[in-house]
Amino acid sequence: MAAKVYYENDADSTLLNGKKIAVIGYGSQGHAHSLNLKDSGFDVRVGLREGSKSWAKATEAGLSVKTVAEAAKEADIIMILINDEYQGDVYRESIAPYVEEGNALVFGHGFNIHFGQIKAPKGVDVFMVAPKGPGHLVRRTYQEGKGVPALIAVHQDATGNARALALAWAKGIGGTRGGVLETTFREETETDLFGEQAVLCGGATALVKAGFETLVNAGYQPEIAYFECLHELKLIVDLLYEAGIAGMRYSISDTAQYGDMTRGPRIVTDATKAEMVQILKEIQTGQFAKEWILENKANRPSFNALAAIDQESQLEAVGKQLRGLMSWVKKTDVVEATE
Ligand SMILES: NC(=O)C1=CN([C@@H]2O[C@H](COP(=O)(O)OP(=O)(O)OC[C@H]3O[C@@H](n4cnc5c(N)ncnc54)[C@H](OP(=O)(O)O)[C@@H]3O)[C@@H](O)[C@H]2O)C=CC1
Ligand SMILES: CC[C@](O)(C(C)=O)C(=O)O
Ligand SMILES: [Mg+2]
Ligand SMILES: [Mg+2]
Repeated sequence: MAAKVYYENDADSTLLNGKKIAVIGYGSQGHAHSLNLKDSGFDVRVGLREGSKSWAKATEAGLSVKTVAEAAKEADIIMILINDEYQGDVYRESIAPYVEEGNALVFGHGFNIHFGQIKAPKGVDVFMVAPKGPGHLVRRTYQEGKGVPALIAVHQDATGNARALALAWAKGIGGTRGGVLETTFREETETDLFGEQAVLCGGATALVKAGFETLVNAGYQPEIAYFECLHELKLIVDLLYEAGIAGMRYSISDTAQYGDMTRGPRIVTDATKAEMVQILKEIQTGQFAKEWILENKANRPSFNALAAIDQESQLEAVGKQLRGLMSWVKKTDVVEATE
C-alpha cells in the first residue's frame, strides 16, 4: 500500500493537554469535534454567534459557550467549523483580530484556504483535520468506541508542531481509530468536492430519484419503488463498505450480479464519465467555488428552490411514511432534527 495510514499509536494526543481549544460552530462537525475532544479530556469551549439556536444545546451538553470573538480570544487552537460560505467573513470580523503568534488555526475542510478566502497571518500554524464522514457519525462512532477515518494536512507550520497537533486532534476525535491519511489542502478540497457532487451526494440522490421516478411513472406502487431504489441501497452499500464490490456480489444473486455487470455501464455511460471530468474541472479551476460564493451573496435563490422541490417530492413523502412504520429504523438525532 502506497499511502501511510496513521493509527492510535502514531499520535500523541497529550500535545493538546493544557491547550485552550475553541471550536467555532456547533453544527454537524462542530458538535462532534467539541464533544469528542471534551470526552477525550481536553479543555474545549464553543464559539457561536449571539442568539444562536445551538447555544442552549451546547450548554446542555456540558460545554462552555462563548461568542466567536470571546472563544477565539482565549484559545490557543481555533478550529473553524462553520459553513464554508460564511467562514471568510466571520474569520475577518471575529477571529483574525485575536489570532496570536504561536496559535493554531484549524479547518475541517480546505475550501477557504485553498480558494484564498482566508489568508492566515504568518507565525501561526494552519492545519486541517477532515473526517471522511458526516459529523453525526463522527460523534456516534466515537461514542461506540469506533471512529470515522480522517485526513490531515498542514498549510503552514510556524511552530514546527503543526503535523503532530493535527494527529493529536485526529486522535482526540476518534479519527486514528479508523485510520488517518496525510494529504494537502488542495487534494482534500478537490477530492472532497468531487466525491460529494459526483458520487456520494449528487450522484447517489440523482440515481435514487431517477430509479424511483422510472418505476412510479411505469405504474408501479411508490412504496415498492421506495424500498427498491432507496431503502435497499443502504443494505447494498453496507456490503460494499464491509467487503468491497466482490463482497457485495458474493451476497447478491447471480441474476443480480449479471444485471449489475451488464446494465450498470448502460447507466453510468461514457457521457456520464465525461460529465464527471467536467465537474472535476469546474472544481479545479475554482469555477464551482466562485458560483457557490456568488449564490450565497445573492441569498441562495437556486439552493432554496432546488431544496424545496426535493423536500416536497413524492419520494420524500413516501419515505417519511414508510420509515415511520419501520420500528427498526432508529430515531437518531438526525431523524429528530429533520422529521
Ligand atoms: N457536515 C459534515 O459532516 C462535514 C463538514 N465538513 C466541513 O466542516 C465545516 C462545517 O460544516 P457543517 O458541520 O456541515 O456545518 P453546519 O451547517 O452543520 O453548522 C454550521 C455551524 O456554524 C454556525 N454558523 C453559521 N454561520 C455563522 C456565523 N455567521 N457566525 C457564527 N456561527 C455561524 C452555525 O450556527 P447556528 O448553530 O447558530 O446555526 C452552526 O453551528 C465546513 O468546513 C464543512 O465543509 C467536513 C467534513 C464533513
Ligand atoms: C459527503 C459530504 C461531505 O463532504 C462529508 C460529510 O464528508 C460534506 O461536506 O458534508
Ligand atoms: Mg467530505
Ligand atoms: Mg464536503
